Amino acid sequence: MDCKRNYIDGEWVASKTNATRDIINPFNQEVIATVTESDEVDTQTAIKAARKAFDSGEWATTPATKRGQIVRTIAQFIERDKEELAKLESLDTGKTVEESRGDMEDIAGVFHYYAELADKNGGEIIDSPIPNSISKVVHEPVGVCGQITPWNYPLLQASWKLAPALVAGNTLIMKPSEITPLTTVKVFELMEEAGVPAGVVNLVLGPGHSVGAELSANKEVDLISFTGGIATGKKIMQAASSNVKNLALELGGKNPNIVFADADFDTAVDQALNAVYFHAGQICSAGTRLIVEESVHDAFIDKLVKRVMDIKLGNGFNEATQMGPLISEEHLNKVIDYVETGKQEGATVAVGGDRPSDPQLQKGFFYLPTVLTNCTTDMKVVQNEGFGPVITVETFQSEEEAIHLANDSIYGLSGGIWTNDIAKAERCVAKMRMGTVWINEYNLYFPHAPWGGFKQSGIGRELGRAGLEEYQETKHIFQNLKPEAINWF
Ligand SMILES: NC(=O)c1ccc[n+]([C@@H]2O[C@H](COP(=O)([O-])OP(=O)(O)OC[C@H]3O[C@@H](n4cnc5c(N)ncnc54)[C@H](O)[C@@H]3O)[C@@H](O)[C@H]2O)c1
Ligand SMILES: C[N+](C)(C)CC=O
Repeated sequence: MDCKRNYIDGEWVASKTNATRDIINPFNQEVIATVTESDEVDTQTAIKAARKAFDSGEWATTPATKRGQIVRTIAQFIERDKEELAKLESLDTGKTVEESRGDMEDIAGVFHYYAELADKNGGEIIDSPIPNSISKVVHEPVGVCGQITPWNYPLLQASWKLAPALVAGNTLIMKPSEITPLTTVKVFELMEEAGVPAGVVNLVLGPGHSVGAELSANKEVDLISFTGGIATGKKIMQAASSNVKNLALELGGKNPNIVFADADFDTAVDQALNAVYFHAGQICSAGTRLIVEESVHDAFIDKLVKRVMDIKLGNGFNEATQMGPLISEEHLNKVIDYVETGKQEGATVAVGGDRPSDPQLQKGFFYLPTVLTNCTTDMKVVQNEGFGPVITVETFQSEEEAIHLANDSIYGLSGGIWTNDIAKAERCVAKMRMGTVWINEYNLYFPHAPWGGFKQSGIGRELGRAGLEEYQETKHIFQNLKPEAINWF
C-alpha cells in the first residue's frame, strides 16, 4: 500500500517527521490506506510555498476567465472520476455509496458554479461626489488562505473552500481531517492534472493540534476558513488574532424541526427521518430537535418509531443499506454517553438507545437510530450537539412556544418548519434565528444559496456570492483627473 503524501509547491512529499497514520474503514476497522503524518515544520514549508506563489502575483493576475476555466476542468475531472471518488469517500467515512454519489454531484456542481462566477465579479464604478474624478471598487484576493475541514463531509466541505478561493486568485494550504483525508488527496491530484500552478494549492496531512494550530497562528496566513466543532473554532479564533486574520467559521448545530398539526402528516414523518439519519446523524444541520404540536404528538411518534425500526444498518457498499456506522470508536463512545445522559435526565427511549445486536455489525462503530421522547428544553441532550442518529422530541401548544423552543439554543445553523398555513410559516421563519430555514423541506443545500450560522454556529458564509466574497478584499480606488493645490496650510 503506497503512503499518501503532502502536496507542497507542486511536489508530492512525505512529512519530514517520517511518521505515518493508518486510515481505518469504520465499517470493519480494516486499514484502507496509510498517510504521511505532518507537523508544524511541514506546515511552515507549505505556508512559505503558498506565500511565495501569492507574492509572485502570477495566479492573482491570471485573467479571471482563465482561472474559471481551470476550476471548470476540475469539475469535469470530478465528474469523470465520480464513481472512484464516491467509493473512496464511503470507505473512509462509512456512509452509503449512494449518499457519496450524491455528494460528488454536489461537489462537481460547486466547482462549476464558481467557475461561472469567476469573471462576473469585476467591480463597479461608483458615483463620485467630486467633479473630474473616477471612483471605482475592485475585488482582490485576500492572499494566503489556511483551510481546515472536518471528517463528516470531507470532500464536500473542502469543495466549498477550494473553488471560491481559487477563482478569487488566492493561494492556499488545506488540512483535511486526519481521520478522512483520502478524497481530498485525490482532488489535489485532479487539481494538479487540471493545471493549477505549483504553490497555488498545497495539502498538509496531519492532526489539528500541530498542523491546524500552526495554520491558524502563523502570521504569513491571511485568512483561515474552518469547518468543525465550536470548541476547535474558539481555539482557532484565538490563534488567528496573532495577525488579525480574516476568519470564516462553519461550526456545529442543534437544529429544530418544527411540526405543526396542520402539516401533511406522512410527509412530515418521512422528512423527520431524512432530517437526521443520513450519514448516521453526523450532519451539522441534522434536525435532531423535533418539536411537535401536542395534539399530533402521539400519532406522530407512533408512526416515526415504526419507520425507524425499518432502517437497515450495514455496509455502505451494500445497496440495501440505509445507514452506515459512526466514524470512530471514540465518537461511538461519545454518542453512547450522550444517550445515557438523556436517560438520566428523564428522557424515554422510544426506539434504539443501544448498539445493534446483529453479529455482522460488531466490528463496525454502529449505533441504532434512536428517538428520545419526554424531552424538555433544559436537558443537556436537547441543548448539546450529539452528532449521532438521535432525535429528541419536545412538544408545544402555541406558535410562540414553538418559536421559543426552536430559538432556545446557543446554535443557529438551520431549522425546518412543517405547516400548510403559509402565513404562519412566514411569521415563524421571520423569528427563527438561523442561517437557513426550510419550509416544508429539510437538509436541502445548493451552490447558489449561502450557507452559514447565526449565533455560535459560525461567522461568515460559504456557497453563493457570499462564499466568494469571503475570499476577496474590497478596494476603493479614487483618481483625481484634475488635481489642484487646496492651500489649507
Ligand atoms: N457548519 C457547517 O457547515 C459544518 C459542516 C460540517 C461539520 N460541521 C461541524 O463539525 C463538527 C464535526 O467535525 P469534527 O469532529 O471533525 O470537528 P473538529 O473541530 O474536531 O475538527 C475539525 C478540523 O479541525 C482540526 N483541528 C482540531 N484541533 C485543532 C486546532 N487546535 N487548531 C486547528 N485545527 C484543529 C481537525 O484536525 C479537523 O481537521 C461538528 O460540530 C459539526 O457540526 C459544521
Ligand atoms: C453542510 N452540510 C449539510 C453539507 C454538512 C454538514 O455537516
